[in-house]
Amino acid sequence: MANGQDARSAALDAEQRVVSMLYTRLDAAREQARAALREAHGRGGGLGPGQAMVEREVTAAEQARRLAQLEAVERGLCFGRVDDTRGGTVYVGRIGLRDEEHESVLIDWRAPAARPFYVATATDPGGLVRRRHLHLKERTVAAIDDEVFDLEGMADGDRRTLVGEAALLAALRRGRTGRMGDVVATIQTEQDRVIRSSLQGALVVQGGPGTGKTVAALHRAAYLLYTHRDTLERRGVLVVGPNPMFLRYISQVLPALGETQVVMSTLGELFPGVRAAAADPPAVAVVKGDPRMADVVAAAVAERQRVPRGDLEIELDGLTLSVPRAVCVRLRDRARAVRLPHNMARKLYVTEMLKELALAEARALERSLRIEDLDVDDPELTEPLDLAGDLDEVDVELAAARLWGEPPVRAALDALWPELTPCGLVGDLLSASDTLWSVCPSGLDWEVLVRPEGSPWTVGDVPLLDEAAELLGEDDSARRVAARRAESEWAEQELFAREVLETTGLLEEGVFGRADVLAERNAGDGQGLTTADRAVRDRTWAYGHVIVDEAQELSPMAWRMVMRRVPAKSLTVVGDVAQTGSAAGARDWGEMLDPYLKGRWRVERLLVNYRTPVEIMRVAADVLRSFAPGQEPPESVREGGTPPRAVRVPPGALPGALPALAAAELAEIGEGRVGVVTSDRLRPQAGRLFPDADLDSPIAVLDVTQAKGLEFDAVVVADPAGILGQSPMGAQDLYVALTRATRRLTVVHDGDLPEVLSGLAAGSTT
Ligand SMILES: Nc1ncnc2c1ncn2[C@@H]1O[C@H](COP(=O)(O)OP(=O)(O)OP(=O)(O)O)[C@@H](O)[C@H]1O
Repeated sequence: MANGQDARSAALDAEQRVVSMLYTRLDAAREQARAALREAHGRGGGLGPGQAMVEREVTAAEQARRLAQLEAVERGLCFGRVDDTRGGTVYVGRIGLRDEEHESVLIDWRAPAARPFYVATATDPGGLVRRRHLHLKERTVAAIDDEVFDLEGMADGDRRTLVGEAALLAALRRGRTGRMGDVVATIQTEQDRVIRSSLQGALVVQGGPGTGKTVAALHRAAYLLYTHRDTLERRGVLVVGPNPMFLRYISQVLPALGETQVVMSTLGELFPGVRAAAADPPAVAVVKGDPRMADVVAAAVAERQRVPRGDLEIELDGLTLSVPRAVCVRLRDRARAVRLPHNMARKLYVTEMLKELALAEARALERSLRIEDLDVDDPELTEPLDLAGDLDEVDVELAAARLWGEPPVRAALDALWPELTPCGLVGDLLSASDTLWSVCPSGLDWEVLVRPEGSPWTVGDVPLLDEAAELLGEDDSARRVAARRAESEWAEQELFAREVLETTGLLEEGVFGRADVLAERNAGDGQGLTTADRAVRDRTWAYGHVIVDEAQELSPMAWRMVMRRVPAKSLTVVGDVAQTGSAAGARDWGEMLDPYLKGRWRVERLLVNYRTPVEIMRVAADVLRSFAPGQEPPESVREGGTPPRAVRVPPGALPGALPALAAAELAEIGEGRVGVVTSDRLRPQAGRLFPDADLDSPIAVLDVTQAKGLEFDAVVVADPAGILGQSPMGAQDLYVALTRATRRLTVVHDGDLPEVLSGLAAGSTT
């Protein structure tokens, strides 16, 4: 016994020496970055003033980023060690570090050399003899946890793919903080497959609640940025989440992994300039999300390319300029036939129409100058006038330009082919029942769409705006001129950035990718914007990779919008079709993805639930089977010990009973968070009872949509009957609500408990 303890403390001491050395290296690297930053800021002339500034900015930006990365990895710098059969030892950590001799002393968790740490299993140790987890408290090694890959000695349990089970369970038992944390130290083999899957093509990560889909997807973002920094720094990575609360919940994971340049957005914010948060009622969401809405928006655009009922007649300075209707039809059809976006085709249409009007003006003038009215003797002048025929090309152009300045002409052409904005077009369409009626195909329930003019944007409107923007186009000629100018400065910038990288040694270290990336970041659009900054502002930005979380909620129209953001179709689609809450969302991945990917997507399934204990999952499983018979929930990795319970309150006593129930739960869990998840109808009243409830407060109050993807130590589900009845996807909503708990679940109801929850421990009443 004493020997065992001695050996253990000797091992702890030995690891402490290594860890202390690693922190010394980290401090040295930070100091180096700080010195380089100071130097970059202080660097002056020598080169031309412009060049000096570029050099300073490139170096300063890189060093600032390097420093931020080094600061972010303080907690748990090193968390693992592997020993292989050939006597080699590797330490795995949040970042790679080298000693003074430039020898690697810590391997970045994303590097190929770190992979055995995550994938070795008892049945397939991959050349390892041991994996060790190091638990640090600040800079001190508090504990170590070993797995020896000795086939004879290891139990051949059911979950043989789980690695570092003791370390994992310790991580899972920790109280929740209201924010998701990183799990680099305990990534599981099945998650590792997701994280390191190829950048190319589309990967669907399907898994039940709590299987680590979100956390794996975020680590994948960090891994892809590390492995393909060249491509992805330049094009950017976009993470799409279901709502702002969810984005806040996950906001700390990537910075903790040293990545701050990923763009995070909800669907409602994907269209620059619009921040939609409200959801449509289910019936409206279904119609807005229907793929036929793309044709509806196209028809609404076409409907604005009009021809007059008869000939076009414009009164100008006492003359009537007349263009035959047939000519108007021909010009409209010609402008349509070029297949340019509406606002660009308008230029062509207006130019052609102005020429017709110039001729019409000449004809009108001709008619007004009848020869017999003129008092002339010259026989030549008795020839019939042909003013229109006499105009040459230049005359016509000059006349056209003059006419464009005439308000009646402009008004007439604006009425026939107006310049349109996406917001104008969609806003008008949804408030005009006659237009909707005329542009919607039969079978699409257009009547539910009609709403008062000026209504606020909903999340379901955003894909329609994006569709409209695509069809309308914008006049980007000024931008193109600027781009050409920037291009000529580009080569110079890149060459210079390369020189800077070489002299600072950053290129050799391979930490910061290519010089062209730096040059681009430095050049930006003259405002020093990063890739992420520019991507957010530009609707047409083509990202290098897009991760969609809670992807089951996206409608077909939302997928059209997302797919436009990633022309290379390099995607990670994360979700669970059993948790779909939106009536317009996915029942099946193929149905949503095949229109774009034509079956070319791969699936990884996550089957182990790291969040919800067995006892709670048993109750949730009954709900799952009620809407998806035959489907089994993921297997819970641990038992919670506290049976979930139902609490019945007298009719009308909800939500008044919630504060006391939530407070009692908070007292039970000690450190951690309580989530009160209510039906939609109860949410406003419940919100008033907990005025300061937020993600960061001990008790948060949410409806099911807001709770999606989140988790709490204890969850109080209020009004299960209301949740079941609130939408056609009510059962899915209840399943989501029940699976938010990591330790304790209370369901509070004021009528009969829904049949589907009969597995709950017969609860107390209050
Ligand atoms: N390998 C791991 N090590 C430690 N904790 C983990 C691991 N994998 C998952 N977890 C934890 O399990 C919980 C659930 O993970 P996550 O939210 O990613 O699941 P999910 O599949 O996205 O769930 P949902 O479908 O309900 O949104 C989180 O607290 C996460 O940190």
